Amino acid sequence: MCSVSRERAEGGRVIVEVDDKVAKVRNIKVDSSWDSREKTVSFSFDYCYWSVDPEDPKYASQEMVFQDLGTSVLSGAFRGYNICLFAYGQTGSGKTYTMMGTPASIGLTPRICEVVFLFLHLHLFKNFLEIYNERVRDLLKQSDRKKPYTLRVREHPETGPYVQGLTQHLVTDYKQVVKLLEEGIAKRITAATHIHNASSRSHAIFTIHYTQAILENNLPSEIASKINLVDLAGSERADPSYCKDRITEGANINKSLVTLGIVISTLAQNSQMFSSCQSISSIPSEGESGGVDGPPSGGSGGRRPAYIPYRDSILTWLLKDSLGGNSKTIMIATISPASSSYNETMSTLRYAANAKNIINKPRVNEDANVKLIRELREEIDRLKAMLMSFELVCSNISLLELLLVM
Ligand SMILES: Nc1ncnc2c1ncn2[C@@H]1O[C@H](COP(=O)(O)OP(=O)(O)OP(=O)(O)O)[C@@H](O)[C@H]1O
Repeated sequence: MCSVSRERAEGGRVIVEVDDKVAKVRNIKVDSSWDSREKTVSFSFDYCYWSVDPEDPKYASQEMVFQDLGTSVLSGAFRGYNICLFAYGQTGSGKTYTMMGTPASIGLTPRICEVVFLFLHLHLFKNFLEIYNERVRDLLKQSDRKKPYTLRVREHPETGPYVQGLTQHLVTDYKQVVKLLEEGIAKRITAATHIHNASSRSHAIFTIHYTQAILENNLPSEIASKINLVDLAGSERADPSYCKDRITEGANINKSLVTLGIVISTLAQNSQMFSSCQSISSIPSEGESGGVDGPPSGGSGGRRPAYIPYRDSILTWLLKDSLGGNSKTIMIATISPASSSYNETMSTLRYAANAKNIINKPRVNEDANVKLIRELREEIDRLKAMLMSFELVCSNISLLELLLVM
């Protein structure tokens, strides 16, 4: 939750309250109504943070957020899972502050990188990209000034969507990571909006590819994981006060965010349907819904899982695995506590509440050969056990025959 100084300056009121894991939003428009039942709406989450006023004893510091979320990203990655952490919310509500931080108050991304380096010295690749107006740019490469957004998204049959030609940077210490991060952040598209004068107008995805050498059953092996750290553009609609370009930009930013909303609610709907059926075997993704392209069919009636339109936007296409596949995913919803942001706050919290219902299927990305050897060893153990019980039965039969002969 962002600082409230701007709203105070505008004479706004604080309408959000955080009570442990519950965020309560008061609709002051119905305050004077005779019916008080719908004044406050509560949303419960795994964690809720109050960081409006640093003087407040409840103030959640960057360190606190890292201890909860950053460490769970790291423990998942160390165990070989793909992890995605993304920040969603209206402009100026604290997405970049949470994900990147400031020099005085370091955010999640540099903190996560720092710990990764405490445990690891080699095999760390990073890339940093920006999606702006539904086009992709490499934030770590000096691109053609006239045509910087030329990268294309492709899909590998096994590893999924990727950006063709995106530079991968091998980094060997934390200082290099910070340098790359700063370089990328400086290149990101920003503009002054009516709310925030250094507003990020693009979606930024910072990826760490991480490989660990391990010894499993006395066999040298590798587990690989990918950490996607995503700072989305502000979720608000295009405002007539923006210039023409800004309206186009707003529409494109929203195309990704609207699609993200559809993807999240469809995944949540499918997950609920599958969990109620107790048979989560295959949630359809692109091309897996029986070849039917079209609007979500919903969970009602035919009980067929709905089609998930990942490819309708670059953002959802790239985050396909993170959103509904092989990834542990954390969504951070940032909101403003001010009354002037009531509609955006409610929309963000509803979005997050929906995302909470998604059930992903993460799996450890282990070395295929080691996996095969492990499975063969298990098979040998199973056959040995079968043979032993068979031999036991045979020896009992021969003993019985011997007794009968005697
Ligand atoms: N919890 C916080 N504590 C102190 N300052 C904060 C906090 N959250 C946000 N801010 C400050 O508020 C301003 C806006 O925050 P930030 O840039 O993170 O917003 P944003 O959600 O990324 O906006 P946009 O979508 O427009 O890029 C920044 O100056 C940031 O440092």
